[in-house]
Formats: sequence, structure tokens, C-alpha cells
Amino acid sequence: MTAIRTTDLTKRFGDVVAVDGLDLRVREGEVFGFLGPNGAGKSTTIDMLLDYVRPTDGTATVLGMDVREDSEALRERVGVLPDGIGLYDRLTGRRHLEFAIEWTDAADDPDAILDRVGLDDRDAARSVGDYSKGMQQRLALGMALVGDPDLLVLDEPSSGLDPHGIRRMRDLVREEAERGTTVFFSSHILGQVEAVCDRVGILADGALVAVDTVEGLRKTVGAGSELRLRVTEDPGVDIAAIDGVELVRSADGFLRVACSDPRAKARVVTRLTTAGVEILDVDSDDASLEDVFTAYTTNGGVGNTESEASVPVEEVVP
Ligand SMILES: Nc1ncnc2c1ncn2[C@@H]1O[C@H](COP(=O)(O)OP(=O)(O)OP(=O)(O)O)[C@@H](O)[C@H]1O
Repeated sequence: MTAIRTTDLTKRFGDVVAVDGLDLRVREGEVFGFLGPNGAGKSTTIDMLLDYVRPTDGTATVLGMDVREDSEALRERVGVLPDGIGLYDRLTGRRHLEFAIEWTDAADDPDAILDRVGLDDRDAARSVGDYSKGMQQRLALGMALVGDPDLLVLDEPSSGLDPHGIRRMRDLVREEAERGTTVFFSSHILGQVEAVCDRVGILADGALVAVDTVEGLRKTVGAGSELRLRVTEDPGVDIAAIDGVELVRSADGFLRVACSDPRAKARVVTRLTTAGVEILDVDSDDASLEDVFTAYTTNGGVGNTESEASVPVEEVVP
């Protein structure tokens, strides 16, 4: 089953087209990163998926149910970490969780959830008004986990988190995915998306301009990797003939091997080692997701106006 499916989903606010005919497919059980520059329409899309905002046109289903007709049933199966959650300053963290458990009619142990998000007993007993932003975010994430949801929707989940919190959030997302939860994850922090997401969708001006794995996106924009090797002598191996290698040059005492496919790096090292070449030093760089993101969201995107056609959404999603 497809966990999230939108068809021609559109939202206009007056003259502003926030979401423009969006056709999105998120597979059950995957961690899907939803990226886009400020104002691209990410939050509006999420709001429509959760039936907080009504679309101007188009339809959306979540876990096979229509988001408008089945919104009550969906609330029990979808855990949400909204952007900027409203918490009650005077209530303790534990009380928030207890309320969330009661509302969801779930049987969760609040202590187990507090532990998962890294809040201890003392934190749990304090009023949320005294929490730091990161602690509030941890609590909100805990509330989203209540009731073992089938779909987790996380809008900018790392907002306010310190590096420990970010790591814990990442681990939680992976743990949830391992037990079959679909995770739909919007973020500006591209390194995190790269670390945790199976696939990424990039939104620009309300439309999806790319959907693929990070590796696949790298290939599409032609942003490859460079492998740098220090060897004792001329290797006497035709490195340029190795599959995925684009260019080999010698500079600063290093062999610099440009690869269109990052997997070619391992092939080069194996080939040299097998040929008995001694490698003294090795170093490499991959194009970052930032490079890929920039390529898709500036100057009309990859392939300019053809960018949408260059990554056919239907083709990559069964
Ligand atoms: N309630 C609203 N009324 C009018 N315009 C709105 C409203 N909500 C969103 N918009 C507009 O719709 C567009 C998309 O906004 P949205 O918040 O969905 O983007 P976003 O991708 O989530 O941005 P960010 O990353 O900055 O949070 C923007 O131009 C925004 O100004």
C-alpha cells in the first residue's frame, strides 16, 4: 500500500499558489524526506495531509484513507510533530504525555517514552514553561510516538535540538522505520535528511521537482565524487577504463579520479590493490545534498524548465 498519495493537490491563498498540482507517492515503511526552500509549500502540504487545511483542488489519501472523509480514524494512526507545537506552560512534561496517551486511548508507558526521547524523571516533573526549546521538541516528539502510529509526520523535527538530541531523533526515526512505521520528514537540515531518509522529494514553488534516493539525485544532477590517492609509483593500471570513472589526472602528488558513480571509488581501490599497487593515502569527497538541493531549486532547477520531466515521479514509485 502507498502510505501517502496526493493527486493534483493544490492550495491557493488568494493569489499565492502555495501547492501546485502535487502528485506525491510515499511508500509504506519508508523514511521520506520532504525538502524545499522557505515558502516552497512543505507545511501547507503537511497541513492538507492532516486535514488542518482544505485543498483548493485535488485529493490526498493517507494509509489508504481519504484525509477529509476519514480524518477521525486517521488521527489514531498518525503521529504528528508539527512545526511549532503549542504546549501548556503550566503542565509538566509527564502530564502532557499522559494526556496524549488518554486522547489516543493508547496503553503506552509514559516513562518508556520519556526515556526514548531523553527526558529524565526530574525533567518530566517540571512545568513545560520552564523547558528549553530542545526539551519542548523532545517532549513533542514523544507525544507523536504515543499509540505506535503507522505514519509519523515530522515537520522540522530537529528544530531546537542539540547534537545529542539530533542523534537521538535520528535513531528514533530509524527504530520506528525498522518496526514498519512510515516516516514523512520535512527538514532544512540536509545532512540529517541524507543520514536518515530512504528517498527524498524536493519541492520548489509548490511543485515536486525531484523524487529519488540521495544517490539517485546526485547522479541526475551530475554531481559526482572525487577520489584522491597517493601511490608510490605510476600504477600502470588503466583507471579511466573502470566503470563509473570519468577522468583521471595527477596533481599535487595525488591521483585525482573523478567518478560519476560513487561506487566506482571502491572499484578503483580494489583494482589497484589487486594489481599490487601500494596506496599510501586515500581521501574522497561526495557532492553534498546541499549541492544537489541547490541545483534543483535555483535558476529553474536541473535541466531548467525540463526539470520536472527529468525525474518522472510515477516511474520511480511503483
Ligand atoms: N495561511 C496562509 N495565508 C496566506 N498565505 C499563506 C498561508 N500559509 C502559507 N502561505 C503561503 O504559501 C506559501 C507556502 O508556504 P509554506 O508555509 O507551506 O512553505 P514552507 O515550504 O513550509 O516554508 P518554510 O520552510 O519557510 O516553513 C508561502 O508563499 C506562504 O506565504
